[in-house]
Amino acid sequence: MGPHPAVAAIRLAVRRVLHDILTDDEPATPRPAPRRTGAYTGGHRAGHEPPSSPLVLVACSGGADSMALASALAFEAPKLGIRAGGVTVDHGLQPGSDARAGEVVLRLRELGLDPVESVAVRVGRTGGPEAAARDARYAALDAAADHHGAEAILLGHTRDDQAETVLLGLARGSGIRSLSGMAAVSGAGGRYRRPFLHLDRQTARKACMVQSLPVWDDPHNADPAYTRSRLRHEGLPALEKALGKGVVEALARTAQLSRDDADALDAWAVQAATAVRDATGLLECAKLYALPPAVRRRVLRSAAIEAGAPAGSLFARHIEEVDRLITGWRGQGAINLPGKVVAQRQGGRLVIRQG
Ligand SMILES: Nc1ncnc2c1ncn2[C@@H]1O[C@H](COP(=O)(O)OP(=O)(O)OP(=O)(O)O)[C@@H](O)[C@H]1O
Repeated sequence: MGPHPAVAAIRLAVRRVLHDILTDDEPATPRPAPRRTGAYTGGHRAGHEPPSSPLVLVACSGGADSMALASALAFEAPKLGIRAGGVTVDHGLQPGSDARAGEVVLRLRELGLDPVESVAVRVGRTGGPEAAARDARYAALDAAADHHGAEAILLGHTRDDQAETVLLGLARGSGIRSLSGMAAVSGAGGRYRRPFLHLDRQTARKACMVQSLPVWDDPHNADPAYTRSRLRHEGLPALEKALGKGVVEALARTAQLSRDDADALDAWAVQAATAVRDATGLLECAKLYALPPAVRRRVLRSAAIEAGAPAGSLFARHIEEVDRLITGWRGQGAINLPGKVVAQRQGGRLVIRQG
């Protein structure tokens, strides 16, 4: 008898991604032999694979999604000659979080992963609490991947997470880049992979259940103080009640369509950014005016970032103001942007530079 359908589904999802990783031309990071220093905490399979075989890490919180992911990685990786390891990040935000991280390490080792590491991080205060924890987590995962020379890091985001991301973007009035949610491949050199982006959360949970994998339910996920938690427990169920089942799937489809559109517009904007410059490299207002607004806004945004405006602080309202120098010109003064960048119209040219 074959595995339970939920287990078969998670394994297939991981197998596909591992196959992609193996057939990628460029490795995300060089492949040194595994080191046994510092935070490295090797398990019982040490030395099982030749040191030069590629290593793939799973980022595991101990929750159902990433535990299911870890189990599928442990099952599929050896068949492809890949070493499978794991990292759990201790955000230090709850009492006893270090003990929980220790437990996750044990569970990952029991699955046969090696190396397995727990990394404690200090969560900063920039942005909201969720954003600060995320920044600290990704920095720690990047460092762990560099330390171990890992080819890729697998994340357990599901189709439900994707639907939530799209809804959050819609509610903020974001553009299609934001509505395109999370990419299946992201990060420097494409090191982050999300094999479960097309699977629902229930499948991951079921796979853990039938494999008797203990999972940890993060109390933050049920805490109504967090926007995402309210969306998960109140917003999406209400939408499904009003619009019928299939909302999550439809939102995930919106994400994919938006991603394709956003990619096409970005590519158009890259070409346009060259075409609208004069011989000295300044932006020509008449040529900018002739561009479709979606392309023009992208050109202006890239020009502001090139001039030194931090991408994370550059919002739609900033770009709209700069855009009005082109489409609603009535002699306005200079526009101040984040990062001390100034946008100013000088004759028929738009000058964006650090002031
Ligand atoms: N503390 C952590 N340590 C390592 N990886 C993490 C941690 N928290 C989240 N991740 C990674 O990010 C993914 C998304 O996490 P998030 O908390 O947003 O979603 P989730 O649906 O609650 O996932 P999970 O059920 O795995 O906790 C996880 O599946 C995991 O791969």
